[in-house]
Amino acid sequence: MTGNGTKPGTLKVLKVVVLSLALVLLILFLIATVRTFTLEVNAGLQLAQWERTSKISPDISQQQREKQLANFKEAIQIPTVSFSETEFNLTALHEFDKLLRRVFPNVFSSGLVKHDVIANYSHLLSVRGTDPLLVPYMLLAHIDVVPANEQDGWEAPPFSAKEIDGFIYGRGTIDDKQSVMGILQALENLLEKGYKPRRSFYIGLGHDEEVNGFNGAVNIVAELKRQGVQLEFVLDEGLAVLDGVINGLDGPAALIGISEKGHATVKLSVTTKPGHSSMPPSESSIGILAAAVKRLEENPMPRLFGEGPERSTFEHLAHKFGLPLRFIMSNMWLFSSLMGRVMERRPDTNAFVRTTTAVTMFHSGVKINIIPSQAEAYVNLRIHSAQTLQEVLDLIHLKVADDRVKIELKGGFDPLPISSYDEKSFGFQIIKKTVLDMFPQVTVAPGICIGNTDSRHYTELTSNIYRFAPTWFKPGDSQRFHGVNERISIKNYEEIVVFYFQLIQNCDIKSLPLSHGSEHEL
Ligand SMILES: CC/C=C\C/C=C\C/C=C\C/C=C\C/C=C\C/C=C\CCC(=O)O
Ligand SMILES: N[C@@H](Cc1ccccc1)C(=O)O
Ligand SMILES: [Zn+2]
Ligand SMILES: [Zn+2]
Repeated sequence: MTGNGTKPGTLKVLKVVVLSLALVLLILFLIATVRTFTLEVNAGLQLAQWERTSKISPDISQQQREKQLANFKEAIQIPTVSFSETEFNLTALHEFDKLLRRVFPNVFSSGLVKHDVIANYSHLLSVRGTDPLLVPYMLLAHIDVVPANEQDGWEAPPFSAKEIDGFIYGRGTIDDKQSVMGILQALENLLEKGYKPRRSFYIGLGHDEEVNGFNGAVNIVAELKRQGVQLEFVLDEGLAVLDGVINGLDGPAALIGISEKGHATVKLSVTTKPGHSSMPPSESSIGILAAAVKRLEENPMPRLFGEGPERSTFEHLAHKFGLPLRFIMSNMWLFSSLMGRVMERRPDTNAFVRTTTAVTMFHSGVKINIIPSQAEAYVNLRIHSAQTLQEVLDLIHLKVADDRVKIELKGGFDPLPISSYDEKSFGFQIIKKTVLDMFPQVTVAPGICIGNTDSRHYTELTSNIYRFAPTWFKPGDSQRFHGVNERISIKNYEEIVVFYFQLIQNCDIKSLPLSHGSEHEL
């Protein structure tokens, strides 16, 4: 056969291949289009069918509003910093305890509320309902905050709670004192108005969440287990109302965390012989370790977008996008890998695409003329729902691929189980209803929490763990988390109090509306 021209037979085959390819594409396109316009994933419960248990109005006087804000500011001004698993600001934690008792007198004196101090600085409140047959629920928040340094560029000192343009600035304003104070203020206001819950509930306030919760949350759970408590659901911090944060989405989205990423902290170290820097070996411990770290950064963990609950997020939000995005998001089966490629370009959206790899500490060297014998680095990974801790460790070994680099797992856990979010899911639907009653313009969807929370210690008490507070996030706000200029608007803080106030009352329904097939009393 000569090279000049294709044989007629080959041409025929080629034509058939091209034609059938086009046909397959057309069919795929048609299926995708039909799916786009038939998919009704966001159908919610009809709000009108709910038993109305929120009888007490959340309205308060101007004077009470001022008192409420003053309480919140005081909470921000106490630097309850967790520095490490062994280093806390104990003076501040003690102050905080005194603040709570002083500003929430009804909570701490009510005959309906039992108060236990756990591990010296954490709190467990048990609120007794009138109907012992209803399974109790639990609200969580944490008292501690991460350190903050004014020199990093804060517009107001991080523990000042200074008010600028309607915002309160300070460490803890969105992580997580808005919920600590919001929950207790809501209960305080309810008790003041004579509220008696039908369904019992618990409030758990940990003091060491930012350093794992091994003292607070772990011991609160141990105490509840000792009492034989099982919970209908748990609501902790995590996701938020995203407003203008998701590109192309029409209107704000309230993402309720139904799971959270797993975690691994890995120590890499290299040991070589020390010696005089005038006779260096060709590779130093620093060089070997730096190369290993670079290999980890250059070879990110696999793209898994669409293989975890983030898929549901977009399927729930799809109808709120314009075309062509609506088409793409309704057809994740076809487009998830394309979406993963787009989302991985920004750090905040990349977090939803894969297990992330962050090199957070690197230490080596003691003197300019000594060959360093030791180099060590810490890598902090957040594990995508479709992967396990073990799989991630295996991949780290493959990527480092150097026996001279010692790899040690310092701590970690698998991604958390996925909580239910269907129409029969009591906790999810209560949270959703409470959000929609307050913010009808919001679309509610399940989401994945990319940080870790105290709620992960609660898996033996319930399989329904949700991570959400109605904190409003606008573009750029995600950098305020553990960053500079953490802040919340005064209006938003007031909304958070109302959210818990209404949520507590909404939980008093015996069961979800019957038309949705949930006949059982929960
Ligand atoms: C699927 C959504 C697509 C795009 C979203 C883009 C950006 C997300 C922005 C904000 C996410 C919300 C919260 C901040 C992240 C982590 C906080 C979670 C737990 C906190 C635990 C802690 O440190 O105490
Ligand atoms: N909640 C913090 C601290 C933490 C890290 C890892 C595990 C547990 C807690 C975070 O997600 O960053
Ligand atoms: Zn937090
Ligand atoms: Zn935090």
